[in-house]
Amino acid sequence: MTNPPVSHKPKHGIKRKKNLAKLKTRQKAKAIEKIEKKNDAVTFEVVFVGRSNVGKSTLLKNLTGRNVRTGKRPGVTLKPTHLYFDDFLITDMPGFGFMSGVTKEKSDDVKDNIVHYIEEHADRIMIAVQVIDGPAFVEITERWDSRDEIPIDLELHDFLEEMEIITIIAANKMDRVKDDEKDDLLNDVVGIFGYDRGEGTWKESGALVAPVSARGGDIRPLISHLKNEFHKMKRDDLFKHFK
Ligand SMILES: Nc1nc2c(ncn2[C@@H]2O[C@H](COP(=O)(O)OP(=O)(O)OP(=O)(O)O)[C@@H](O)[C@H]2O)c(=O)[nH]1
Repeated sequence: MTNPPVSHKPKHGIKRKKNLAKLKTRQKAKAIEKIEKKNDAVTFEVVFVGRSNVGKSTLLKNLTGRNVRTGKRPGVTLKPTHLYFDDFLITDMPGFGFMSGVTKEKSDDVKDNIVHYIEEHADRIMIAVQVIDGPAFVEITERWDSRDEIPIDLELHDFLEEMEIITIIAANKMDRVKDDEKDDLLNDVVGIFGYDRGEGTWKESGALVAPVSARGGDIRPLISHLKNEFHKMKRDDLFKHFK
C-alpha cells in the first residue's frame, strides 16, 4: 500500500499566519515604543474639550492645518486624539454629552475618561480650550437646569479651574448669530459660567472668551488668546505651530 501524497500547503499557510502575527506584534510594539518616546518628550500640553459636535476637530484643523478624526461618528471615539509637535502636544478630547444612538453609560464613560486624563496629566496641561456651540449653549444649559442637573460644561469648567488650568472658552459657530445679537449672547454665556461682569459686557468679566467660526475659518480671537498665554509662559516659540 502506498501512502497518500502529503500536502505541505496547509502547513505553509499556518506558518505564514504565525509569522504575520509575529510581525504584527513586533510592529505594534515598535509603534507603542514610538508613541511612548513622543509622549515622554512632552512638557507643554493644550487640551480641547467640549460637547460632541461643537466643532473641536474643525477648529483644530483650522488652527494647525492637521486633520483630526474627520468623518467619525459622534460619541464613538472614547479616547483622546493627539497632535505632537516636539515637546508641545495638542489633545482633542472625545466629545461628551448626550448623543442620539449613544447610551447614557457610554456618555458617562467619556466624561470619566476626560476627567481621569486631565488629572493624570495636570502637571503638563497648561491650557484648556473649552469649545461650546455659541448659539446653542444657552438653550442646552437651560434644559439641564430645568432637570435640576448641573450642565456638564459648567461642571467641567469648574473642574479645570480647580486643577488650576487656564481655560479659554471658544464660543464656536458664531456665524449663526446675527452681528447685533452677539454681545447679548456672550454676556449670557459668561453669566452662565459664573463670571461677574458687573455693569460691563462679557469683555470686562475676566473670562477668556474667544468668539469664533471654525467653519468660516475665523478663529483669530482664539489664536490671539493662545498667543497671549504662551507669551506669559515664555513659550513664544510655540506660535510657529499655528497656521
Ligand atoms: N455653522 C458652523 N458649523 C460648524 C462650525 N464649526 C464646525 N461646524 C460643523 O459642526 C459639525 C461638527 O464639527 P466637528 O468638528 O466634527 O465637531 P467635534 O466637536 O469635533 O465633534 P466630536 O468629535 O463629536 O466631539 C460639522 O458638521 C462641522 O462642519 C462653525 O463655525 N459654524
